[in-house]
Amino acid sequence: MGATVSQDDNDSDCHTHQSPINIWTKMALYDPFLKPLKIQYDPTTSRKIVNLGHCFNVEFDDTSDMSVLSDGPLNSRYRLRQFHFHWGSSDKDGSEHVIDGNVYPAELHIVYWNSQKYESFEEAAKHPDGLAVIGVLKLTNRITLNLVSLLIQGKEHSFTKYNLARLLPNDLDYWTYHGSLTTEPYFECVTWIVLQRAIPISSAQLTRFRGLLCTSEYEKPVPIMENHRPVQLLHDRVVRSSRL
Ligand SMILES: NS(=O)(=O)c1cccc(F)c1
Ligand SMILES: [Zn+2]
Repeated sequence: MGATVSQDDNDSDCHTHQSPINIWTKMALYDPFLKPLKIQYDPTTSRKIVNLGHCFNVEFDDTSDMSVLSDGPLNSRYRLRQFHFHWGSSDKDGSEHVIDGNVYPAELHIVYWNSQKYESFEEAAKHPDGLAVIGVLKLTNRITLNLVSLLIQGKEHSFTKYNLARLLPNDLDYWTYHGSLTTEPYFECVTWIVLQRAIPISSAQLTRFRGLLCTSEYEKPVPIMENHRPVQLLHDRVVRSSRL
């Protein structure tokens, strides 16, 4: 006897905190108790830039709390792990978060994990307060100049002494909500912190992104034309804003 799926079963669907989302800024709730983000960064923690096939990561040494994110909407100290980008097949799309229906050409994700409560990134990703990801739209030339050496999947390249501050705007006001990873396995473990200041990105830089290949050197070259997930339903969530 097959189980009948009732409306309740749908309501109890456990995937109701998915990301990305469309942020309707007029619906965001100003929360005066939200603190400013505290971003501490040591440029000696950057290690390498690697083509993962669906995107490229700049990876950091996360064996100690040298580059950390705290305060903001967070109740713990989160350790910097990696940052990566999402982009589209044209300059008309590419970002994952959408602001009042507006899509941006690319989105940077700076990924941190809760090193105060958990022993590792992998462990933290199994918990709702495990990760914090800063979403921001900006790019500096040094990254794109390095992409030529990452052409094929699996390629990696030393990338040291990178100053993360170059990726961030001065204005760190943000929207925050609870969501998920935007790629497999979509764990609902992310406190999203989407910066309200979007920084322009050049078409030439985006073209270099699309020049990355998701194939290995012995396969027919296939470029990573796009890697952004569609927006997901908000369900019962409220987006809070750090600014009135
Ligand atoms: N795109 S994202 O949600 O920032 C993400 C996906 C997978 C792993 C990870 F550490 C971060
Ligand atoms: Zn991402």
